[in-house]
Amino acid sequence: VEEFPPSGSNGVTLRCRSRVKSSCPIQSKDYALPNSSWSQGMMDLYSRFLEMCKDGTWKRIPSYSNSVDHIPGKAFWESLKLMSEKERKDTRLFPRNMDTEGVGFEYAMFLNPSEKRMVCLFQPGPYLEGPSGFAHGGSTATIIDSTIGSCATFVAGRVMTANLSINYRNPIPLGSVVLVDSKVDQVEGRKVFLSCHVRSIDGQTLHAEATALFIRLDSTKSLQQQMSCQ
Ligand SMILES: CCCCCCCCCCCCCCCC(=O)SCCNC(=O)CCNC(=O)[C@H](O)C(C)(C)COP(=O)(O)OP(=O)(O)OC[C@H]1O[C@@H](n2cnc3c(N)ncnc32)[C@H](O)[C@@H]1OP(=O)(O)O
Repeated sequence: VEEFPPSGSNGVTLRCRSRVKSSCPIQSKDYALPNSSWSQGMMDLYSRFLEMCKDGTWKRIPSYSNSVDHIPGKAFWESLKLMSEKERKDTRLFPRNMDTEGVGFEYAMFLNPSEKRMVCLFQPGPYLEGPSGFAHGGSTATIIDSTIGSCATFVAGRVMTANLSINYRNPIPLGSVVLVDSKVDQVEGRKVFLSCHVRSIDGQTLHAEATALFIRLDSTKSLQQQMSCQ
């Protein structure tokens, strides 16, 4: 699959495979790029992680409106064939289901392959309110599930959440920026055990901590396996 222009250059990545007789390239907008709703704190943290990508320690993870758009290469086209055009158009990845910037989940993920660690910079918007002025516990669970799920996807390919246990320690103010920091603790056959904590960007406030169990669904090579074959 050729991606051009290089993803992240202008926020839109064309996924097109010349050898596939499919009708036309599918435009996938990369939602994990800065936009005008990002606070200075979000921009500073994003720039800090982009800097750490320069030596390859970290990799910025693009974020599209459909799960299937995240699957690289051949598996992408296989999955696509299973989805009708209507399905593709009608479904949205839950945290990417709002088109107005800044009102819902504003986030960007970075992967540290050697540490099997995925972090997510998260700025909850006003439409995620639970207690007045603070993020709904379900929105925190969503961003934790997505971050941990993407981490598990890296080591085990297609996964499903079997168990997610969260302790909520301090509420997250809407509009603030937090760092969701997740890692793989153990892999036992199809079972992937992970943990995660959510902290304020100055590290002083622990907002939540979680453990999770994800189950690998099939033998598709995980991204980690694909990267190690390169
Ligand atoms: C670089 C990378 C970028 C990637 C960028 C990707 C971005 C693209 C978005 C991705 C991020 C989205 C992340 C959202 C992830 C969801 O939200 S998934 C949706 C929520 N989860 C579900 O709906 C799952 C529903 N449950 C199920 O489907 C099935 O129960 C499961 C989990 C698939 C397991 O069923 P199964 O395959 O039949 O396996 P089963 O034999 O039951 O269990 C296997 C083993 O796990 C154990 N187990 C199963 N469940 C449990 C449990 N709850 N507690 C303890 N043990 C359990 C069993 O005991 C068994 O253990 P052993 O006997 O083998 O020792």
